[in-house]
Amino acid sequence: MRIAVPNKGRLHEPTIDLLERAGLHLENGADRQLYADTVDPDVSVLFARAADIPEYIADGAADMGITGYDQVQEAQVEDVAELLDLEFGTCRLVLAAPEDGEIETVDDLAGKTVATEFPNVTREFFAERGLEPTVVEVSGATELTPHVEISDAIVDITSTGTTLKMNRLAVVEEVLSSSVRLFAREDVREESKVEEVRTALASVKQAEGKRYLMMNVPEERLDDVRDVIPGMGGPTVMDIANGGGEKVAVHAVVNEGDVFETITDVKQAGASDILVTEIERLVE
Ligand SMILES: Nc1ncnc2c1ncn2[C@@H]1O[C@H](COP(=O)(O)OP(=O)(O)OP(=O)(O)O)[C@@H](O)[C@H]1O
Ligand SMILES: O=P(O)(O)OC[C@H]1O[C@H](OP(=O)(O)OP(=O)(O)O)[C@H](O)[C@@H]1O
Ligand SMILES: [Mg+2]
Repeated sequence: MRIAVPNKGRLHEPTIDLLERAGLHLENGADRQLYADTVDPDVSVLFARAADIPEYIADGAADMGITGYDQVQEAQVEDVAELLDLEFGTCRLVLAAPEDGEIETVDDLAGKTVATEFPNVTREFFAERGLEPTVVEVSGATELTPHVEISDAIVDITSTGTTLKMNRLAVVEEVLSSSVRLFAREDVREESKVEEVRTALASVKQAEGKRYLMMNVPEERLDDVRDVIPGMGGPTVMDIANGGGEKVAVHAVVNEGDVFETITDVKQAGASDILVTEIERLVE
């Protein structure tokens, strides 16, 4: 089973980091190499441009891939299924035009020119409105094109909005919203290795923003402590070896944002020896 992952750019690091945290440690993958092995002999990695990954999955050069949803839409590949939203690389593809120009609505682009790195998505977007502006494909610095009379508007990625603002462009309408996701070819999506990879990545996402709390509680205060612990399916209660029977250990998974309050509450309810740890993975 081969997973295609971005070889450079903003998606590279977070993708590798996610694979590592999921337990798919990379091996023999020196910088700029095309392939890497992982600790799992049945899983290897192919490094590719984010934009090429959908095609590689469809063609069989890889079986799974991690890339932006926008890239999969643009590639117009069939038989590529989305398995999991990895929730980074979050951005929007928007139609934008000069702030003080005459383009204010989508309809204003009838008979005009739109520059973009996403010609297929752009044509589809306008076709749905019954419009067919001229679409000029560029390979970067799209935001400049309205100012050099190459285009009347652009369809481009925005996240913070800084680049649009710097180029005095305003959003006319959102075309699609994107994030990085795990994809697989339809004919392999049911395979156990694919499901294993999906589960491993999902477990990392599950653990994000969660903390593991451990504490000792006098048995007679257990109900009071239980009452103040928020979270997943209630705490786990264990006898403490040689604890004399009067204290039990309580473990619970708690949202990071609730940790501070929970510690105060469980202490008040009689808990002691409270430990807070990070969680690497959480398989539900
Ligand atoms: N500003 C951004 N904020 C969040 N996500 C982004 C942003 N720009 C791009 N992305 C996401 O990253 C994907 C890859 O972007 P792109 O192909 O531009 O690569 P890059 O990381 O910028 O590297 P390069 O352009 O040098 O190849 C996009 O398809 C999109 O899903
Ligand atoms: O809303 P913002 O936070 O300003 O982000 C938007 C910019 O980010 C991307 O460019 P990138 O930095 O990847 O440069 P590139 O054009 O070389 O790919 C995208 O093409 C926009 O230009
Ligand atoms: Mg880029």
